[in-house]
Amino acid sequence: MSVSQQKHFPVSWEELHRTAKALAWRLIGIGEWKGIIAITRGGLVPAAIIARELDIRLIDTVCMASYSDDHRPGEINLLKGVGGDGDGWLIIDDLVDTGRTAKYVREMLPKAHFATIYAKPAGRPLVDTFITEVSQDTWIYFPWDIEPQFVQPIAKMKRS
Ligand SMILES: O=P(O)(O)OC[C@H]1O[C@H](OP(=O)(O)OP(=O)(O)O)[C@H](O)[C@@H]1O
Ligand SMILES: Nc1nc2[nH]cnc2c(=O)[nH]1
Ligand SMILES: [Mg+2]
Repeated sequence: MSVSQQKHFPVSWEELHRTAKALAWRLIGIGEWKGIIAITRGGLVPAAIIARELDIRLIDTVCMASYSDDHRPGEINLLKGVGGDGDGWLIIDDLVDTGRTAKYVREMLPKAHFATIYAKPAGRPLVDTFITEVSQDTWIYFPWDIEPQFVQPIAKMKRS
């Protein structure tokens, strides 16, 4: 799907904070964690919020990249992994889309609990816990991807 065909879902810092806290509430009811594994880069800010809420100070990273700037998934590029099978660890990412990243990480760390803030339908079966579902044709813009800018009034946009 091209960028222009996608719906846009911009997320503010406040909304991200609120939804990450909702995820923390869900996770605290599930169990105790040895620590958090954040999937870079998108999982870093959600992991920081959840670590604060769950009083977790041990945080590791799996560093990977797959999407290009035009929103197309490319080769999964693993820059740094972690040892072990993930037993007792909580994996945090910002979202699952196709589920490819989650599948890759789950194969590396099969015993970890995988949680995201957002999930699209294709990735949903690969997440243990998430908060908000968005449609597959939606692109989520995180606060670090965007900044406020002027937009034309609706009436003016309709005329042009
Ligand atoms: O379910 P998938 O189709 O695999 O997509 C989800 C992944 O895509 C994004 O990461 P990306 O690789 O773009 O890098 P980033 O975290 O640095 O933004 C997002 O943060 C997830 O990790
Ligand atoms: N920011 C962002 N990254 C993604 N990676 C895969 N899907 C998405 C998305 O909807 N938004
Ligand atoms: Mg990512």
